[in-house]
Amino acid sequence: MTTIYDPMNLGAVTLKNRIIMAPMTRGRAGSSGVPGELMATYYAQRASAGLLIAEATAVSADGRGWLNSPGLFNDEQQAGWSSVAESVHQAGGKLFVQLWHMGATVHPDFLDGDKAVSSSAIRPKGKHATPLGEGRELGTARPLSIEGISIQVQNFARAARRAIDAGLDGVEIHAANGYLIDQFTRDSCNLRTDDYGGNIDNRLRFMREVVAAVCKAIGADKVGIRLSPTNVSWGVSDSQYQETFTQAVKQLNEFGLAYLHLLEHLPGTEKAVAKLDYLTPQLRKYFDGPVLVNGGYSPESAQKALDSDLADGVAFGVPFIANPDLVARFETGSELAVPESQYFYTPDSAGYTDYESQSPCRICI
Ligand SMILES: Cc1cc2nc3c(=O)[nH]c(=O)nc-3n(C[C@H](O)[C@H](O)[C@H](O)COP(=O)(O)O)c2cc1C
Repeated sequence: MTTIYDPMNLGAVTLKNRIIMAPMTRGRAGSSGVPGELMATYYAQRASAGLLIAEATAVSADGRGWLNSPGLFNDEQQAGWSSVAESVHQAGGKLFVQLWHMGATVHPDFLDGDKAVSSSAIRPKGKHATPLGEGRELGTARPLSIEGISIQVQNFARAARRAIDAGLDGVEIHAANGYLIDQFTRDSCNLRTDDYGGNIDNRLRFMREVVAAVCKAIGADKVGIRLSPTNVSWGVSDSQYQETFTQAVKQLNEFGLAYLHLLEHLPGTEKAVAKLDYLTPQLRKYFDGPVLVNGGYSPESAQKALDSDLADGVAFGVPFIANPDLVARFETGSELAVPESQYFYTPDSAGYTDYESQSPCRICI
């Protein structure tokens, strides 16, 4: 029987266990988006995970709309990521970085007052902290031109190249949670009438082009992708979500990706999606490669996911924040520390690198 503590292969990388750290934006990269020593320490502290998927990282300046979030579109940012990769590798870990463009959820304050870009002229539900203040209402985006789409596709590919040049093990394409790729995928926000909108195949075109360009840049065996078929972040939804995401997964098979990462809360654990069908079992069935699942898992439910062949590995988000030694705590059945959410996005070490490790991890030495 395979356990969550057993090694696994994800494309080009071999993981020492199947406990993966989910990508989590923490806002410690300063106004320039350059990862520094603090981030290197944070990720190295958690290197006993089979794989660390570092937080959403902007592929271009116009895709970065989260205060102090990292980027990977200039040399300084690449150098910063290089020191993070070095620290993680020295600590025996493996590191992917999640690549995003926030699309319509970038507040104009980040763009000198310009409109954000998206699939269409949409206005996401929600507010953002910006350099000009807290809780600023988002504006209406402008649709990308055909040329603009192709520039964004290349931005993903270039950022992926930078990640590998910086010494990371791979990248995860962020196609989830209502950001730019998802703004093309779902029909509540893609109102286009050209080849990038309308039917499901057209709405998936942007995702396919990004995946193809990133795979060409660094090799499909270093590329994962994250989807959140039933997540309603920023008010996105899809009237055909079962079919849309089934098609998405089938189309992704063409690329031979390292993994598919599904963020979908276990039934009953998340109110917002309670009325939607739980798609993970079906999507797992259609995807030819390794599947990672995430959303409210415990070590027990994670083991059950492997036993029932729902997944090959399980990602944990919040539990990793206050438990840098999460793998060891799971293994020994130790109590988990509870994170303080007021520090999720604050700029310094408090609630970030100051959580204690109780014991060394037996299986990761
Ligand atoms: C502080 C915080 C930041 C997050 N940032 C990201 C992110 O950058 N990219 C992403 O895809 N999901 C992000 N998420 C979602 C997590 O990756 C994960 O899906 C979620 O926490 C559910 O998993 P869990 O129940 O194990 O915590 C974030 C969640 C939290 C709590």
